[in-house]
Parts: sequence; structure tokens; C-alpha cells
Amino acid sequence: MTAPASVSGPAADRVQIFDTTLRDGEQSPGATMTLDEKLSVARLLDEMGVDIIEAGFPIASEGDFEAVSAISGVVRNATVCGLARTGAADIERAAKAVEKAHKNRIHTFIATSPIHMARKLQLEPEAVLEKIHFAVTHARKFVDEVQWSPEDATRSEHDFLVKAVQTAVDAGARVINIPDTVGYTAPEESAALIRLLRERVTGIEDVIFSTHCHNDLGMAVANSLAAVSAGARQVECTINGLGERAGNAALEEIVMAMRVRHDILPWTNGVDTTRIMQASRLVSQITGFPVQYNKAVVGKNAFAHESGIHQDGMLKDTTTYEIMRPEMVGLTESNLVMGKHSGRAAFRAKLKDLGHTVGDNQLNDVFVRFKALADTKKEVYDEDILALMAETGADGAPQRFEVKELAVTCGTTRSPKAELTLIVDGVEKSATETGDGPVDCCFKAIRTIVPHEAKLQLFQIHAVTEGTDAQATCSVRLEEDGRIATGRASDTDTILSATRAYVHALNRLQVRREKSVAPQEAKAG
Ligand SMILES: CC(=O)SCCNC(=O)CCNC(=O)[C@H](O)C(C)(C)COP(=O)(O)OP(=O)(O)OC[C@H]1O[C@@H](n2cnc3c(N)ncnc32)[C@H](O)[C@@H]1OP(=O)(O)O
Ligand SMILES: CC(C)C(=O)C(=O)O
Repeated sequence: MTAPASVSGPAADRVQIFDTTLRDGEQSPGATMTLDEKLSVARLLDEMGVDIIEAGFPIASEGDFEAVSAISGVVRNATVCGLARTGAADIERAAKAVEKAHKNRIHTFIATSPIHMARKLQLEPEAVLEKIHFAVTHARKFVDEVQWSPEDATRSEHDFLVKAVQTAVDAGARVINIPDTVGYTAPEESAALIRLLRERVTGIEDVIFSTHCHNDLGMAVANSLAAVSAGARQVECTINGLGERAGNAALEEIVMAMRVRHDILPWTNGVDTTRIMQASRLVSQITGFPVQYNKAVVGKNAFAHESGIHQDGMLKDTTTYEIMRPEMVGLTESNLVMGKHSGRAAFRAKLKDLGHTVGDNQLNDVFVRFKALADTKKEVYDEDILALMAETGADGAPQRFEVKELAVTCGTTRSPKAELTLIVDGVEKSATETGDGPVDCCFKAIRTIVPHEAKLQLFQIHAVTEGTDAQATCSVRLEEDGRIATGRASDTDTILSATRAYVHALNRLQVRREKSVAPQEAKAG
């Protein structure tokens, strides 16, 4: 067992990371994990360099006992810790569960706030002090490393809290963990409490102070870091901030804050940050708790940029809008999301990624259509953009005909009717047609505006992406004197997509006519 370091010792700047995903995290309603799931989380935490894994509360159930025992058998580097109340049965159960561990710890606790002592425990403060003495002394019979916590410390009276901590230290506790059980404290107060205890409790040269913060007011991480600034050298936290009610301090935020702002948070820890995304995804997948999109460090949008100005900055220098590189947390790259706020720089880069190098005119043409599409969709996917490219003649076909306006009426009580305006060689031309269905009306209207003999050989519709806002991609194949031309178009409006696909095919047919492309060669089109 390694000796805990004091803040003035050689490892003064090293903060121990105590992960309680498997204990406090599992206390989130609905987050119960199976033995195998707990083992996979524990293995990953161990590999990524967490110092202490709180594997469970062994007296809670047979399953919890088995999980803590099994984890004790597989963890190679980290200390395995089991939680216990102050009674002998709890402590002995925890001791048994962690006995196989390569490094082990018992974490015993009892509440010290007036409300918890009087209303929940229904014990006089003196009786609580006796239980602290018993619990720590008893736990020390089984393990060297005993951690003690005054539950609801931040709502405890200071004089009594000092007495309680002194009792635990005198009884042999090596780690004093100060929980903000109900997420009530604020950063300055959190720091002040650690400072007060370090000043008033005696015999703490070999004692590590620890912080355990809940997120009820969204301050868990700030409160934890404030406690560290006052001398705490262990932080209790969970992956994704999982935990009772609003959760615990998030491990990934604590670790990355120390890494990214080492200039003002000058402490180190042993976590390999490149495993963070893997851990986040594993815990989310096992618990079924989705990670909030805008969650710091591990949210889907933490390294995503949709705004044109930001994307332009990112393309020029990623440090304009990113304070950490995605690789630091195990992602391969940032994500420039194409949407209504995107600009030309990002759009050009996206086209290049998709294999299309375009000139300024072509870029402008596709970009206008992209913006119109983005106004109708939450996110524009690569497939949407490829469909736009095909439609806009970015494949080389000049745009003699273009859809200007379309209005279609149909339903159970009226015959389908299409009112269509095309731009033909720069001139607006309109037609109104009825037919067997909305698509038939539109195709008839095209034929009225641009008379031609080409036969419709094929008409197909399929969805490019998923959801009700998916783009419908339509393909139209026309045949005229052995010449074949295929047109494609995409839009969230299926009828508009079909109409544009027909017009696209007509444009390509026109190219074939003008070049007098031989029928066999034209088949490739
Ligand atoms: C702040 C925290 O996160 S603390 C950890 C919270 N986690 C959990 O409670 C999850 C696991 N818990 C359980 O499975 C159960 O509550 C058990 C097995 C621990 C206890 O179950 P039961 O014996 O049925 O008791 P129950 O849960 O109803 O009540 C808790 C009892 O523990 C007592 N208690 C609470 N904390 C402590 C403590 N630290 N030391 C001693 N007794 C305590 C309560 O006063 C209450 O005693 P009472 O029954 O004499 O009134
Ligand atoms: C057991 C203690 C540390 C706890 O989880 C809390 O007080 O929140």
C-alpha cells in the first residue's frame, strides 16, 4: 500500500482521482449495472489511471458484495474501496469484499449536520462521535487505509465538524473526505471549509483531505477545484457526472480543467485523458443515460462547430475556437457541422472532403441551395450535400432550365393541380396542369413549358437521410432517339425534388442533343 501524501510532502501537487461511478453513480435512479457491466467499467477506470475505484456498498445487497469482490480480483493498479456505515456488520462486509484487492480501502461515513443527526439518525452528537470512533477503529483492524466522511459536512456546525474529524483522525483515518452531500456549498465556502479543518484538526501530517461534491446547483466541479486550492488532494467524481439527483462532480471536467488550465490550477493527476471519451460512452451505453449534447468535454457538441465565423476560424487555426484538441480526450477530430449558420469557407472545405473541388461560381450556386435546404433541416448531412451537387449541375451540365416556383394542390376532395414557373434560357415561363397525381401534374407542366418528345423511362424516390425532415432524392431517366439522360435532385419536399430531377434530366439531355452524343456513349449519363 502506498502512503498517502500530505500537501507539503514530495507529491504536494498530485491530486488523487477517486472514482465513485460504481457506487454514488449507480445510486442514480435507473442506473443499476450488472456484474459484467461493473467489471468492464472498473477495468477501464483502472487502465486509464484512476487512483481509487469505489466499487460499491457491499452491505447493500448480495449483488453489490459480489461486484466489489469481483472488482477487487481484477483491478491491477488502482485501490479498490467499499463503502460502509458505522456498524460492525457494514464494516466487516466491506472488509470481506475488498480483501482480495491488490490495494484496498474501507470508506466509512456518518452524518454530522444538525438536521441529519436529529431527524435522520435520531442520535445525539456525542453518540455520533462514539460511532465515528468505533467505525474507524474497527475498519483499521482490516485495512490500513481507512477513509472517513462526515455526511452533509457543508451544513454541519464548524465546531462539531472539527471534533468529528479529529475523532476520525485520532482513531486512524488516513483520508478525510468532506462531502457536500446536497450540493449546497459554493466555491469560496468549499475552500474555506477545507482550510478551516486543516488549520484546526491536529495530527494530520499523513492525512489526505478529500472533496466529494454534488451538482444540485451546478457547482460540483467548481467546488471540488476550490477545495483542492485549499489543500484537498483527493477529488471524488464520476464519469459523465453520474450520481444522486443532479449528479457528482464529473471526472472528465476535473481532469481536463487541471490539464488545460494548469497555469492557474497547478496540480497533476494520473488519468490518461485520451481514454475519457471511451469511458463516457461506456457508462452512457451501460446505464442508458444519454450524455447531454452540450455537456463539457464529452458532449456531442463539445468539439462541434456550426457557425460560419467559427468554422472559418477553425479552418485557419483550431485554437481560435478550441481550448483543447479533441485528440486529448480520445476523439479523432473536431466536427464542422453543416447547417444554416455555416459559411462558404466551411462549405468549400466540406466539398473538398467529399471529393469535389469547385470554382467560385459553382461554389456560390451550390451554396445558395445549401442555405435554402439548411433553413428546412436541423442538420445537413454529407449525403444531402452530395445530392445537391448532383442537382445543381456541379457535374458539368449547364443549367438552361431551372425551377423558379412550384405550387401543388391535391387531396381527397380535389384533382391534383400543379402551377409551375421555370426559367428557360433566362426567361420565366409558367404553366398550370392537372393530372393523375401531383408528380404527373408537375411533369406535364414541364412538358407544356419545354415541349419535347423524350420518354420517361424511370422515376424513383428514396430518402437520403432519416427522419421526417429527411431529403427525398428523386431520379428521373429520359430517353430521346436513343439518347439517355438521368437527372437527380433532393429536397425535403418530395414533389419539388421530383420536379427538379426531371428538369435536371432535361438539362443533361440538352447537352447530349447539342453535342450530338452518340446513343451508346450517352448511356453512361
Ligand atoms: C450520502 C450517501 O450517498 S450515503 C449512501 C447512500 N446509499 C444507499 O443508501 C444505497 C444502499 N442502501 C441500502 O441498500 C439500504 O439503505 C441499507 C442496506 C444500507 C440499509 O437498509 P435498511 O436496513 O433497510 O435501512 P434503511 O435504508 O431503511 O434506513 C437506513 C438506516 O441506516 C441508518 N444510517 C444511515 N446512515 C448511517 C450511518 N452512516 N451509520 C449508521 N447508521 C446509519 C439510518 O438511521 C437508518 O437506521 P434505522 O433503520 O435505525 O432508522
Ligand atoms: C458517502 C458520502 C461520501 C456521500 O456519498 C455523500 O455524502 O454524498
